[in-house]
Amino acid sequence: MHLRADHSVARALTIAGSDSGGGAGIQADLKTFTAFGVFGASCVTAVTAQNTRGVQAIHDVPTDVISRQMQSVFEDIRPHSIKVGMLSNVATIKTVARELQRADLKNVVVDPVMVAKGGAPLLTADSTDALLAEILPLAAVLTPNVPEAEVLCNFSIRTIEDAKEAAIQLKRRGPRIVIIKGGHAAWGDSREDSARDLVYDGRAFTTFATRRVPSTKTHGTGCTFSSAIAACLALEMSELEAIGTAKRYVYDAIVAAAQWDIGAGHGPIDHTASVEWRRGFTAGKDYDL
Ligand SMILES: Nc1ncnc2c1ncn2[C@@H]1O[C@H](COP(=O)(O)OP(=O)(O)OP(=O)(O)O)[C@@H](O)[C@H]1O
Ligand SMILES: Cc1ncc(CO)c(N)n1
Repeated sequence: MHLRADHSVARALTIAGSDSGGGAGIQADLKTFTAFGVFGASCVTAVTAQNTRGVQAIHDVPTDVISRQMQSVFEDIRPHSIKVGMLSNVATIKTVARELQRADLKNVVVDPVMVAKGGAPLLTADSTDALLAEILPLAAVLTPNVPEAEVLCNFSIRTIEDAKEAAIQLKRRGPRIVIIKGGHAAWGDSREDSARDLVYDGRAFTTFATRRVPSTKTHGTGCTFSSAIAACLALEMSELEAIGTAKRYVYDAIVAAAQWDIGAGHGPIDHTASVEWRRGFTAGKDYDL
């Protein structure tokens, strides 16, 4: 366990869907919190029957049960940071937004989850406006991948300039920091074999970049990245330090997963892997480890 400056135990909450396969969603988030020595609490928004091959079923948790989970955690555990993942539909978005507003927490990391790696939808198509209006204003850090940023901004992103424009538009919706993740994209003006994330804080752009690991074992990278940022915020890191540390943790977990074989499809990353996460990546440098 890791302590904060006031000697309290760092505590984080994940509000997300359950992945029965264990690689993404709530399961990835709690494993990540534990890897950082942060105590993890959870609010399950949906139960998915899922494995490395795809999503076989989804059951949305009733909104009154979502509210109650959040209230129970806020009343007693009092998290220092929150990660928000799969929100399923408009009713869930409104419920989570209402409870977040009441809790009034500063360190909310929002991963606007829309589609699983195999292509299964995890959010209804009519939810975009509710996400923009109700959730983005509450975010400290927003972490869309390129396809998610395209849906939120309603234009296509092909170059780093497009991504900058998307970040500017999303920043106007309220988050303190917007990260457009490059896991899916080969930015027009950068190396095709890099995984380059664009970060915008309203004043300047920077990037965090590593080599792109040639691996199919990347199920849960997005969930892990956002929950690692939340863990680092609970540990009182600055936002940029938290992002660089999370990037390093995900990178190490992807590399380590080459050693194992779990499932026949997009395998999970290895959450136990990183020994170096306390020395995070620095903005503006390219890492080729
Ligand atoms: N093959 C890879 N090699 C190195 N880094 C990667 C790779 N794939 C993704 N990343 C990094 O992992 C982090 C998560 O990004 P990614 O784009 O995979 O999220 P995502 O698409 O939301 O994931 P998910 O499909 O799990 O929802 C980012 O920092 C990204 O750059
Ligand atoms: C429950 C859940 N949340 C998020 C993702 C995105 O990877 C997933 N596959 N499953």
